Amino acid sequence: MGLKELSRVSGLSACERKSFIFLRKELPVRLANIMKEIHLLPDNLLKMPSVGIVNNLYAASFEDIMQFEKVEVSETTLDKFCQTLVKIRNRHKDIVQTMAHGVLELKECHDVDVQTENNIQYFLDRFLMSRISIRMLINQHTLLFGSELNGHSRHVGSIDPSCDIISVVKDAYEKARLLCDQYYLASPELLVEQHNGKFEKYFERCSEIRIVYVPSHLFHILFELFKNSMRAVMEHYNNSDSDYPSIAVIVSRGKEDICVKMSDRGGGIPRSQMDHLFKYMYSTAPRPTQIDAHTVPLAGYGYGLPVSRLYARYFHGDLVLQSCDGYGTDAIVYLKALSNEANELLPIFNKTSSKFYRTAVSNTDWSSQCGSGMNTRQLRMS
Ligand SMILES: O=S(=O)(c1ccc(O)cc1O)N1Cc2ccccc2C1
Repeated sequence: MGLKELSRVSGLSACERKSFIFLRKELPVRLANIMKEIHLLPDNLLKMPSVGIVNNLYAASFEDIMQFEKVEVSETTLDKFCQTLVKIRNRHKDIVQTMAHGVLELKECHDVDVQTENNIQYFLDRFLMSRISIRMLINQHTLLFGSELNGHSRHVGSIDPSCDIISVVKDAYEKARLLCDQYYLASPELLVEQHNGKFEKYFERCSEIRIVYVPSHLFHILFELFKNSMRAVMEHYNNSDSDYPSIAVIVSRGKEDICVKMSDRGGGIPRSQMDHLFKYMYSTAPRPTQIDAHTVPLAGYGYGLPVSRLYARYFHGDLVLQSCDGYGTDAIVYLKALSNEANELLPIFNKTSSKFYRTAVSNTDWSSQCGSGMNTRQLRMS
């Protein structure tokens, strides 16, 4: 599906029956695809208790939906279907933490080789993207036809047909600033600019940049980025009396892309560390046993950046980080400017994906950084 179809009032969103017919087939397909992929995981991970729990949750949800496979469509069926979707959504609400716990269990009882780490990275990107897509379809149906309200009359389910990017930027900033003020007793200011591309000269006052998008997805991404930037700035300028450099956000619209660039002067990180920021294995640090006054509120399980990138990629956008070590970091969120290009990006379970789990990594044919002995860099050979 794409944002254009999902947000069109005349499409699926206008007819509960059509949506039911589509979902009772599509949801089992998406659940089954990822269950097949779970069974391709390295045995060490597959045997972890938490991974077993996740697998059973998916199997239960698959069974729940399959009960509607051949039933006649009636008011009662449609009501029961909505209730089942809500039950499934609640059943899966802690799946990310459960999977992260499975990775932790693996790290605690096995050495993890490069191939296993690559397989986990590949799997979690696909597993979590699949989960985003399933929750999107469930939310659309329950918001449009269930007893839930989305609180915004002109929204189509979770989609805002005219999402004002800058208002989401300001909302995410204020929420992150609250956490920052609580912990650091201060926070960086926000500078926001917008550039409407060639349209600028046609409008006296630069009109807001608006797109068809899911505000909660954009909020999730920007909230994560603001937390990172605020933590970086406050820790880089940790002497309490200095005024902190503002976080600058530029929103621009081009022919194809809407860009939201967030720039901080938090000291940045070395290029060698940059890749780790999106790695699930690297970010799975034991969660503090208890959240207390000394727990940094801006740090989570560490899946914040990889999951935010999945949200950006879900409708064919992206999230890219560029850091200048010693100075600061730019985070750029790319969104599709045209809703007919904002189609779901979904993992496909096929020979290619199965082969990925079986293909051994091989030595690279480039010199390594240390410049001697066995090359430490590994590339996956087809
Ligand atoms: O790696 S970063 O450059 C960085 C990463 C992502 C981002 O969105 C913003 C950032 O600024 N940065 C995160 C962080 C946290 C504590 C102390 C120092 C730093 C430096």
